[in-house]
Amino acid sequence: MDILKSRFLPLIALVASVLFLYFRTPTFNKSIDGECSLLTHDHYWIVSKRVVTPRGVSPGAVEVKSGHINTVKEGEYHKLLLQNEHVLDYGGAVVMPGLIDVHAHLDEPGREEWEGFSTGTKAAAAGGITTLIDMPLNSFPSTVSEETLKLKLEAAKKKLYVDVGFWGGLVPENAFDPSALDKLLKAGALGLKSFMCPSGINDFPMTNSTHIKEGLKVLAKYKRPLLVHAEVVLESESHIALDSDESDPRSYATYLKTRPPSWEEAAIRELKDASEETRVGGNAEGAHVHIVHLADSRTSLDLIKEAKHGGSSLTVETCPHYLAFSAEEIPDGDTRFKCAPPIRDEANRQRLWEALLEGHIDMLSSDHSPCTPDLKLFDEGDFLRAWGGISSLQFVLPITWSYGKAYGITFNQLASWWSERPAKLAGQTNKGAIKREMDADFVVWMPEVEFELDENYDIYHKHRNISAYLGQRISGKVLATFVRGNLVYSEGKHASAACGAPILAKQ
Ligand SMILES: NC(=O)N[C@H]1NC(=O)NC1=O
Ligand SMILES: [Zn+2]
Ligand SMILES: [Zn+2]
Repeated sequence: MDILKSRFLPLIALVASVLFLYFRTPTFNKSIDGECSLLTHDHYWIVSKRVVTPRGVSPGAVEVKSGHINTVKEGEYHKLLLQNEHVLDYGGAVVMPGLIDVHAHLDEPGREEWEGFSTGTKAAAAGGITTLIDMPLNSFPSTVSEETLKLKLEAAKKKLYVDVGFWGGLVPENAFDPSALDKLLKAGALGLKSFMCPSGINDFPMTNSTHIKEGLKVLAKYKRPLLVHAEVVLESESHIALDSDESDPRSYATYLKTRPPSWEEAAIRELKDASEETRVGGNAEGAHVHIVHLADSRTSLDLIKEAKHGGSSLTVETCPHYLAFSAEEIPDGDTRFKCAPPIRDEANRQRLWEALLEGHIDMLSSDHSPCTPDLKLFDEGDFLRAWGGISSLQFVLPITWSYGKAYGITFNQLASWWSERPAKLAGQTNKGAIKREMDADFVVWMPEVEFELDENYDIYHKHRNISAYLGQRISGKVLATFVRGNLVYSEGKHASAACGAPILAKQ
């Protein structure tokens, strides 16, 4: 018996290790072929003349195996490829890391008539976004506790066409309750978000500096960021604006006056101080504060530069609508353009581009914040009462490209603003670049192809007529989107099942 055992031992070990390797290999794609992916295999090569890696843009071949990037080969890829392997040859199209949108409102559960996990993530997939991080407000209830995060996860089940993470909310109710915040963060919220002015949603009340400082203490322990809507209501200034002669609510100039840049400036000053106060003990950088949708490119931006220069852990995003539009051109009564902070003048728009190119603005996000068409009050065109929020999720890549071309932007800059830095903010170390061992998340697109966002264009947002981009002629057509190796969108078609994953922060 002992002899038998020793003789067969190597064979038994071999069989055991083959079985172990087989079952250890993720079977995600294999078991659900044809549903999660428009491909039928999970080991293949993507080749193109323009592959965007951290080293630059070059012809290349990317080997995808079981949802990950296995190899990246640069150079004349046709010579590198072996015969009989699955090859997706995208010719001259650009292969870039999938976009990561750190700021989207998907509004489910509770306001699925505004948007939803299914419609929102279908639009994301069609736009080359492979991960998005959902905001804690506009859904009902807001994501402000472990329980409400669980409701989000429940509502998202089987509806995600791309990967989706969640920000939790910092509100007065939980700000002084570190154990509640602990639970929310332990349950997987990637960070917290708060408002320094009314949010437009009653169940998501604003926070003051004291709340923010309390939140930052807890977040610092987890090394996760606080995202802040940085506008503080300076009562005196809003009254001056509304009492003035120019108070036609259909005029964008009226709205602009009600939310001056000084509101952003005051908020950013408070945030700078709050983040500096957290730089104590061994925590030289302090808690991470991320300013969402910066619109003012003057004093607010100078304050941000100052804080960064002083070593604060501060990052900032702006959105395509601040880079594409200027206040002067917004037609009277066209409330599709209403957002907060408001879109400012043309000189401001140009300075935002410069700040982005110079690295003072770190990244871009959509702030896709849709509503039902009735809330846009199209009949009245009242900028003061209409819902503030721009609907843009599906278009952010072509919009950034179309308006950025004039500034000479590169594909690597796009990848850094839309993938690399957002991945870092959201703590997703396995996403954001085309590199070995990263998740196989890609967008394949043709920058040169022009198209019009007209009535024939397939828009997957829940409501098409509220988007400020309708009617624009833009360039940059998304051909295909891959999420962890699954081809989830290809030339007008989505995979038949929604196999995106919820992303929860790791402990
Ligand atoms: N509640 C909400 O989504 N508000 C957003 N809309 C917008 O334009 N800015 C915001 O913060
Ligand atoms: Zn906001
Ligand atoms: Zn928002």
